[in-house]
Amino acid sequence: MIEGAPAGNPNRRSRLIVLAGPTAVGKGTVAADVRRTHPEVWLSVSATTRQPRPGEENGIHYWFVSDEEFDAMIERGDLLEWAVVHKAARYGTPRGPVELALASGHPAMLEIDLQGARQVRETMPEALFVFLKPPSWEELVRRLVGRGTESEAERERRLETARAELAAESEFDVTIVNHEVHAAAEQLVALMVGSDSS
Ligand SMILES: Nc1ncnc2c1ncn2[C@@H]1O[C@H](COP(=O)(O)OP(=O)(O)OP(=O)(O)O)[C@@H](O)[C@H]1O
Ligand SMILES: Nc1nc2c(ncn2[C@@H]2O[C@H](COP(=O)(O)O)[C@@H](O)[C@H]2O)c(=O)[nH]1
Repeated sequence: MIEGAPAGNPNRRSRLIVLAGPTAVGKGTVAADVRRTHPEVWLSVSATTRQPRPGEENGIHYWFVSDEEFDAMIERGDLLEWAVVHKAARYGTPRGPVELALASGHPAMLEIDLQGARQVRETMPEALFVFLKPPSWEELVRRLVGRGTESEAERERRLETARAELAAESEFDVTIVNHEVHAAAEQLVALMVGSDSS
């Protein structure tokens, strides 16, 4: 269920959605469901300096770049926002593709961390900021462990960040609880101007 409502205007929608939430809440899984069921929605592909996980493809899940390439993107002003996430790697949103998608009238979505969302809030306040929340802390830990892609030390780091991110829920316009992937994806799409369901 949608727990929050956009402050001031309960019916507010936007062509640009910024989706954030703690590690392993299901942001990527929900975004993949949106990609599958709503091809009219454009999803940003972030650049990152972290190593690909098994099955991740360059240009689809991320642009996997070196530290030097990431530095150059920052220097050229190519990134709409960027941050060091989980004290581990840098992640950033390439600016050009977002501007192109919006200019061509597509609904667009960024799936980024809290620090990045705060930066986009400064530069694109017209965006709608959506917080994806787990049904419970225990379920969040279950999902992180169940994904099986991080070491114990990395999981600990991610859960430390997750506590701070959960405390920032009130900064967002809308909260969606990710009980079930497709239901959460549909709630997200319903907030977008220009999607099939708008
Ligand atoms: N509604 C759900 N119910 C049960 N499991 C889920 C649900 N949503 C996602 N998951 C599972 O939780 C795990 C984490 O999901 P996902 O990788 O999408 O999270 P994320 O928020 O993108 O994480 P990160 O921020 O660390 O990249 C995956 O194994 C996924 O299959
Ligand atoms: N500030 C940004 N954060 C981003 C971006 N792309 C992804 N992320 C966030 O990073 C973490 C970790 O992701 P993972 O794939 O290593 O598990 C997660 O919270 C993402 O939302 C970005 O462009 N900018």
